[in-house]
Amino acid sequence: MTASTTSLALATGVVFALAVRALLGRKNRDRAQALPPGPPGLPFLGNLLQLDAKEPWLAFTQWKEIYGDIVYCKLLGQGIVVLNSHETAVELLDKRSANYSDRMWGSSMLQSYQLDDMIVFLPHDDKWRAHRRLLHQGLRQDAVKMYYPGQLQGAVDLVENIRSSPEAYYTHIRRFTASVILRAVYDHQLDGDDDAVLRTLEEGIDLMNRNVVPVSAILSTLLPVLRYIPSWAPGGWRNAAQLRHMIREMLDMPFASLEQRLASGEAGDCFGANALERFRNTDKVKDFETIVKDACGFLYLAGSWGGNTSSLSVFILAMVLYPEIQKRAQDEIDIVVGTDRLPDFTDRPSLPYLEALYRETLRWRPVVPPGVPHVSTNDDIFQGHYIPKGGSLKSDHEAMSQNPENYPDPSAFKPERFFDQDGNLNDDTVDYAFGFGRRICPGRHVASGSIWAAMANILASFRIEPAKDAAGNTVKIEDIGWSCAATVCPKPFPCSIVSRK
Ligand code: HEM
Repeated sequence: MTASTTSLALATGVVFALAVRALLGRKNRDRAQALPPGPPGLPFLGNLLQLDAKEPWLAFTQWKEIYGDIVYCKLLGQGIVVLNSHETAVELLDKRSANYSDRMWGSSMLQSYQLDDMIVFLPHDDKWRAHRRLLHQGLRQDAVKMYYPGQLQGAVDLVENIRSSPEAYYTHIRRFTASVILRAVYDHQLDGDDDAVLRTLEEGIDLMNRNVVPVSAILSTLLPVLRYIPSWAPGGWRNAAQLRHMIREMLDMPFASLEQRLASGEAGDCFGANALERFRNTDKVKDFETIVKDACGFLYLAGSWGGNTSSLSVFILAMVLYPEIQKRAQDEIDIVVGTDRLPDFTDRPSLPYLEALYRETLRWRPVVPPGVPHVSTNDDIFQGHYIPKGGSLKSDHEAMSQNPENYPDPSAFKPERFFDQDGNLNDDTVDYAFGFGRRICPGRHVASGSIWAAMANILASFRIEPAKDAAGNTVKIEDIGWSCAATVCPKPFPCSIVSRK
């Protein structure tokens, strides 16, 4: 053996020994440090079999009873820290947000669908900061007044659509949500039922609802071949190329139309036009056109795919189940607004019971019950528990909203819980429904305006009652199913919506 091969062998040996030591060191440290308590799991699968793949948060919330406010479990090798109380989520995700604002979405499934550039999936990096800056400027509380006219017009159209076919209320709610967000982001006014942008959006969301859900994510991670099933074959809706094409169309079509209308001077005020204008002549944001296009695209997806439709469906369900609460809100509207016009945003501060009803709708059935996971950038210690780098933290909104210490009789729908002893609205605005820290939902003020406008206009115009069957008996709806995709939503259920006039 020559001197040089000996030193090479020695160097290789040292590197190998160091690598093994580092690996063992990390493993031993993980063991030695007290991870938060949690249920024992199986090798590789971890706690996967203890979860209902469609509604995993139900197990998270049950574990709170056994293990407390902070629970550790593992799914397919990924460590998950479940934050079961508002206080723990604030401590970690808000107060230590510098360490807990990453995401773990670099999954091959997202890449194959080209969804990984969407802000919700972006890591905590410069691109995410550029998106966030844009969204903050267009969606912060004092900027969202710009969207009021579109939200009110959408609510008036919603009332007209429900009046003409009340049984299709769910379709009308979806249409309302889509029309409001298309107008807010692209100044796109729907061209009747056949609007090409709307059609592409609805088809795309339908495909995404079937694909970008926990069950599909697990299946397509374990069996990537599923993404190549031809689109015409059974299960072909998982076809990656088809979904990619659809998503591209959803993003490109309304943006191209906005650019055309900007060029011809026809575009009105909207998020996209303002963002392009703001950044066009500055060097603040690199590659700003792509950033603006992607930011618009995700707003439009989040705004129509996300929580608004689900929250309004929860509201309709609550109104069927709690007629006396519906009546109280209607009495308030009748006294404050009168019966000659529909409510608008100037009435909002004078309608405290309706405000409480809005908050209770967010609380009673949170539409994003397990939150969106935040990922830790570095190891951390919290209340004596070791939280490893790369751990995924879930803020369990279901456990927070059903906590009987904060909300006595939590399963009941009671807007009254949001008033203090003097009859004033309390400070609990149920903000946790929109997440925490640097990742908190940037669309929450827009969402609040859209949901409030729809609720106020529906209550002013209709009585929402249980449906009757052919024999005139009340149809029971307690056992309705819930659809679980990007958000959790009651499956369309029968009810009777009749004009109050
Ligand atoms: C009731 C309606 C809505 C609910 C309950 C809701 C809830 C949420 C939640 C829980 C998150 C994750 C926050 C976190 O990581 O801690 C989120 C993220 C997000 N939401 Fe919403 N949302 C709603 C409506 C909207 C609307 C209308 C828009 C657009 C106008 C929107 C845009 C976004 C965006 C862009 C993100 C990603 C933020 C990031 O990762 O930095 N959301 N939302």
